[in-house]
Amino acid sequence: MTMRLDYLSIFPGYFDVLDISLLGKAVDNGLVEVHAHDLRDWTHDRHRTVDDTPCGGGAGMVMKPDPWGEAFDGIIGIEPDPSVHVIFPTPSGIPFTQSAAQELSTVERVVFCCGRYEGIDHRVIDYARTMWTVHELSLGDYVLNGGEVAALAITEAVVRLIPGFMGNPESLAEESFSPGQERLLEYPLFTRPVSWRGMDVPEVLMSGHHGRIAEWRREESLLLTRDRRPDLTD
Ligand SMILES: NC(=S)c1ccno1
Repeated sequence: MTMRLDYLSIFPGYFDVLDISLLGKAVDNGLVEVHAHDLRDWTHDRHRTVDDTPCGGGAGMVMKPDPWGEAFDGIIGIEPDPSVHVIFPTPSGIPFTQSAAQELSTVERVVFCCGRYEGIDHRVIDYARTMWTVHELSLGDYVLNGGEVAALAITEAVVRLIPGFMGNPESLAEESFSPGQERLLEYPLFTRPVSWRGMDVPEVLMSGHHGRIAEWRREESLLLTRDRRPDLTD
């Protein structure tokens, strides 16, 4: 399966980075197909206007619905198709999690809608919900200048889970939040040299005793999770 990824933004250049490193390799080996689009290509005035003042007053500008609707028509189509997943990165979205990334890694088409200014006219999201499967997702309780950086983060979290993407899929099994990890944070990692600036790799990790190593790692994960993310242990 090839996953098609579309990005709608007034700064499509943000997505040039997807040609680099592992994501670039995924494109080269046909796992993903990436298309970045300039929302202004669906405007018709000299200034290629995409925003206007908010109805009801308030600071800032709101993205007009018209360019989004015409871009949807051109990029996705005018027929409803729930197999198309449309993602709006937004601070007011539901928290994006590893399980959401896992679910999205199995779909064939994802369209990212990257808002700017104060946000997108809500009718755009309401319209999209009548046509496709919509996800309003938040990376965390903070505000970015737009959805592009969040779209890149979500892309990386999703694409790396596509079968065939990672050279060694086993490396996915023990990461933080991996399925079967009981929502535990990953244990501390070490490699050579065994001694570095007066600090040594924990002896148990050099013992070759797999049972003890597994026990140490689980205990470290439990301690780390309890200390940093008690919410995960509820
Ligand atoms: N926190 C997220 S996802 C966001 C998107 C735009 N601004 O913040």
